[in-house]
Amino acid sequence: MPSRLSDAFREVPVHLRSKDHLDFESIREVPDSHTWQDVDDYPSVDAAAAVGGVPVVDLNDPNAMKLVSHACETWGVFQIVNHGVPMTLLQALEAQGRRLFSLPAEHKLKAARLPDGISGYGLARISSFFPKLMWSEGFTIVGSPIEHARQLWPDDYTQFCEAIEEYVKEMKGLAGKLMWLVLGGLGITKGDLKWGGSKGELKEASAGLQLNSYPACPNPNRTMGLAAHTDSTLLTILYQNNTSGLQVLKDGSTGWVTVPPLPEALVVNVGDLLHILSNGKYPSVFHRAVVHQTRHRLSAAYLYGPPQNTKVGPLEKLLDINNPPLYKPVTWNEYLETKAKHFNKALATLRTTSTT
Ligand SMILES: O=C(O)CCC(=O)C(=O)O
Ligand SMILES: [Fe+2]
Repeated sequence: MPSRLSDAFREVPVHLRSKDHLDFESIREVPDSHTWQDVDDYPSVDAAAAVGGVPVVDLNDPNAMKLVSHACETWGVFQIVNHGVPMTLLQALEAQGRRLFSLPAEHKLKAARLPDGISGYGLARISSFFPKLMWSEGFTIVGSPIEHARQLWPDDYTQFCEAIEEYVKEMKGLAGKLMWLVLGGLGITKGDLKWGGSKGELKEASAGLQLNSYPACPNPNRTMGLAAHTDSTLLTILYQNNTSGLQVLKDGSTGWVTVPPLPEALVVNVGDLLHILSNGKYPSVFHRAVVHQTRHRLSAAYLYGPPQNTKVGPLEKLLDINNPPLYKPVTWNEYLETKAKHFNKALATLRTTSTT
C-alpha cells in the first residue's frame, strides 16, 4: 500500500488521451465525446422548495455546533458565513484560477498530471468511470505547487504559489475549527480523537486543493461539468464564484438541489471518511456540477483528510452493543486507492457485516 498521498494512484493510473483535452474556448458545438444522455437522472428541485434549502450556518452563532451537526446529519452539506477567511483572499485565489485556466490548451498541458500522479492539470480523474467526457478541467495541488507553476509561468510563478499557499494555510485553520464543531455535535471531545494533537489541534492533517473550471457550454442540458460523486475526504470546503452549478442529492429528496452561490459564503461537504468516522451518522453527500450556456464557472475545493498513515474507523465513543462499527478502518491513501478502483462503491467495500 502506498504511504504518501501523492502515491495513492500509482497502482490505478488513468490514461486520458491528449485529444480528450478540448480547447473549450474555440468549440461552438458539443462533440459526441461530451454529449451525455442521463443528465436528467433525477429531476432538478427548486432549491427554496427543498425543505428550506441547503442550510446556511453563521459560525458566530452561539448554536453553531448544533446547527452544523444537524446539517451534517440531514443534508451532508451546508454553507458557512462569518468564517473569517478574508474576501480579498478568495478573490486572489479566483484571479489565479482564471489566470491558469485562460492559458492556451497546449500551454496548460505542460503541467499535465501524470497518469499515475495526483498533482497537476487535467480532466477529472473520475472521467475513466464514464463513457462520456466532462465539460471541465482541473488543477490539483498536493504539497507545493511550485514545480507545476514554473512549467506554466517560468518567469512569473511566485504570485500563483503565494496565493495558493496563503489560501491553503487559511483553509487548514478553518477546517480544523469545523472538524471540532462537527465532532462536538456527536459528543466527541478533544481527548477522544487519537490523532488530535496534545492540545486537541489537528495540525498534522493532510490536505489538497482542487481548482475546477467549467467553461461556458453551447448545450448545457446535454453535458456534465462534474459527474455525481462523493468526496474521499473528511470534509471539503468549497469556494464557488458567483455562478451556480453545484447540486446535491439530499437523501430522501426527489432530485438535485442547487447550492446557490452566496457572496462571501463557503460550502462544506461531508466526505466519505467522515461518514466512516461517524459510523454513518453523517452520511457523505452525492454532488455534481452542471454548466452554463454563457457563464464560466470556477470553484476551488479544499480537500481535508486525516494525517498520513492514520487509520480512520468509527469513533469508539459512538459504539456500543447496539451500535457496532459499520466500517473497517482505513488510511486516506488506502481509501483513495479503493476509490480509484471502485469509485462510488468504495464505501460499500469497507462495510462490516453488521447490519444496524
Ligand atoms: O465545482 C463544484 O461545485 C464541485 C467540485 C467538486 O465536487 C470537487 O472538486 O470534488
Ligand atoms: Fe466533490
